[in-house]
Amino acid sequence: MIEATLCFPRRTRGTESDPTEEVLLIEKRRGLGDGWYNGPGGKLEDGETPRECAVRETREEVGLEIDPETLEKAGELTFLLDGERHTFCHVYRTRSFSGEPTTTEEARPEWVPVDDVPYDQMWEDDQFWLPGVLEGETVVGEFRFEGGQPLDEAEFVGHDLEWNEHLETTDT
Ligand SMILES: Nc1nc2c([nH]c(=O)n2[C@H]2C[C@H](O)[C@@H](COP(=O)(O)OP(=O)(O)OP(=O)(O)O)O2)c(=O)[nH]1
Repeated sequence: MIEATLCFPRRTRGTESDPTEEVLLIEKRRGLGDGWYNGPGGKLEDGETPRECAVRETREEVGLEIDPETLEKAGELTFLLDGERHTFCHVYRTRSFSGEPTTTEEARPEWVPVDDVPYDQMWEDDQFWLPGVLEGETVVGEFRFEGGQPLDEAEFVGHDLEWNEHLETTDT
C-alpha cells in the first residue's frame, strides 16, 4: 500500500471587516491526478515521517517552506481500489509558512477562496471531505474506487466518513 500526504496552506486576505479565507491549491502538472487541482503532497520516501513528507513535497512542488511542528493533522484517508487498500493519505493544514508559491515542473500553485474551491476539477471524492477540513474539522474517510489501475482513471463508487474522531497514529 502506498503511504502519501496532502498539505493545505491557509491564509486570510481582504480587510478586517471583509476577510477572505484562502487555501493554496496546485494544478498538478504530472503523475497521478495530472491536470486536476489538489493540495501539495505526494508519496512518502524511505525513512520519512508523514510530516517530513508533507514539508518536502510542499517545498519541491511550490517552493514554500513549512516548519513540520506547525502542521495540524486534519485527516486520514484510505483509498481502496477494487476492494484492496491502495493508498493511505495523511492530510495536514497550516497557517505558518515562508516564501512565495512558485510554479515548478510538477505544479502550478494558486491561492483560492475556500468558498470557491473548484471541486469539479478535482478528485471526485474531495467534495465530501475537503470542505470540512477547510472549516477546521478532522476527518477519517474511506473511499472506494473500481475498475483497475491507475487510481485516477478508476470509478469512484462510494465512501464512509467519520468527523472529529481522535487520530490514533503515532506521527500525528
Ligand atoms: N485530493 C486527493 N488526493 C489524492 C486522492 N488520491 C490520491 O492518491 N491523492 C493524492 C495523494 C498524493 O498526494 C498524490 C499522489 O502522489 P504523487 O503526486 O506522489 O503521485 P505521482 O504518481 O505523481 O508520483 P511521482 O511520480 O511524482 O513520484 O495524490 C484523492 O482521491 N483526492
